[in-house]
Amino acid sequence: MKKYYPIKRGFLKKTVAYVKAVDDVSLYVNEGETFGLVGESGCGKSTLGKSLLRAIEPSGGSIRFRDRHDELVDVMDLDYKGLRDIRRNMQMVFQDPYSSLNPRMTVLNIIGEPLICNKIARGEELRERVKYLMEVVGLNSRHLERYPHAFSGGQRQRIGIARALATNPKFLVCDEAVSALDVSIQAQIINLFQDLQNEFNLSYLFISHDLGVIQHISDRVGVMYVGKMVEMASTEELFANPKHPYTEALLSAKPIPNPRLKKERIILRGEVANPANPPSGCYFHPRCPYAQEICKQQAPEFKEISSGHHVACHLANELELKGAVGI
Ligand SMILES: Nc1ncnc2c1ncn2[C@@H]1O[C@H](COP(=O)(O)OP(=O)(O)OP(=O)(O)O)[C@@H](O)[C@H]1O
Repeated sequence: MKKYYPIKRGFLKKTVAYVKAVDDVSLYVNEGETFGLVGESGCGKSTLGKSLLRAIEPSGGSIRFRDRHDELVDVMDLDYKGLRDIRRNMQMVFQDPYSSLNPRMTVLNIIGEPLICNKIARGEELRERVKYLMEVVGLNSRHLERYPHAFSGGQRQRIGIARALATNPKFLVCDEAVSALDVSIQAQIINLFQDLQNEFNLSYLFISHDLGVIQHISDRVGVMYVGKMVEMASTEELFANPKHPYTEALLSAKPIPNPRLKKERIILRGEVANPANPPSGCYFHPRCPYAQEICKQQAPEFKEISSGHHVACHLANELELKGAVGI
């Protein structure tokens, strides 16, 4: 997958450069699995999530999706109608439960909208389906004529989840879906995601900058840096045995529940690289505490170093990195 945003300048809006927001990233999500995508702000997580659903048009790559008839669909090949059909299978849950719900629509219309648009239900059938969805996500179905402002942040996120579930999808992209919520509410919504996954055999691409959330919910994790995937492994392996210095630095910044366990935080030098003008070689080298000459000159390959564990670092086999403390 690639997504390059053009940078346009001048009166004629000429393209002068590209922001390589997602640059040659590959991943798969198994049925019933949660793939956690983590990385600092601006590294391309949202762009990747939206590109997978073709909510924004990728610049290149391929997307293969096994639909409910067990057929492998090439999503990049679909026309407008094909895309509308496949979107019933693939939905998105957004970050902000305040701005993503139309304040002038009732819950019935918000949750029912995908059913109306896809001509799946209307009238009494629609009402019944919305009531069912409200109960599935833990809302009182008698409140279906209420407006979003009558609900708390956590309840609004439940409305957003019910809307995403309306067309009975197989795959959800959850983009910072719990980040705007208080910690206690976050835990409830994460539990809801897990219950729904078990009940409906859902697959998630779960995007978050919060490693605690990612560790809790994911089966496998991908770490992105400046539009590239730099490490990918099972959750257990990634947290216990990171192989990329960037992952190590992220893990060192993760709060630990036990205050008696001491840990050293790795403070990275400088800022995240600019994806419109990235450094030479490994994009992480100007901030990497272990960087060598080769890192400045050559981009590392994204290689499998043990079963299911991929990393893009020249020094992956040499460094003894620290995993998360207290896991
Ligand atoms: N529409 C756009 N036009 C130009 N550049 C964009 C556009 N959307 C995003 N970008 C740039 O693409 C890069 C990746 O952004 P993206 O939002 O995907 O990152 P992210 O990891 O999801 O960050 P965040 O968590 O802050 O949303 C950033 O440098 C961003 O400025």
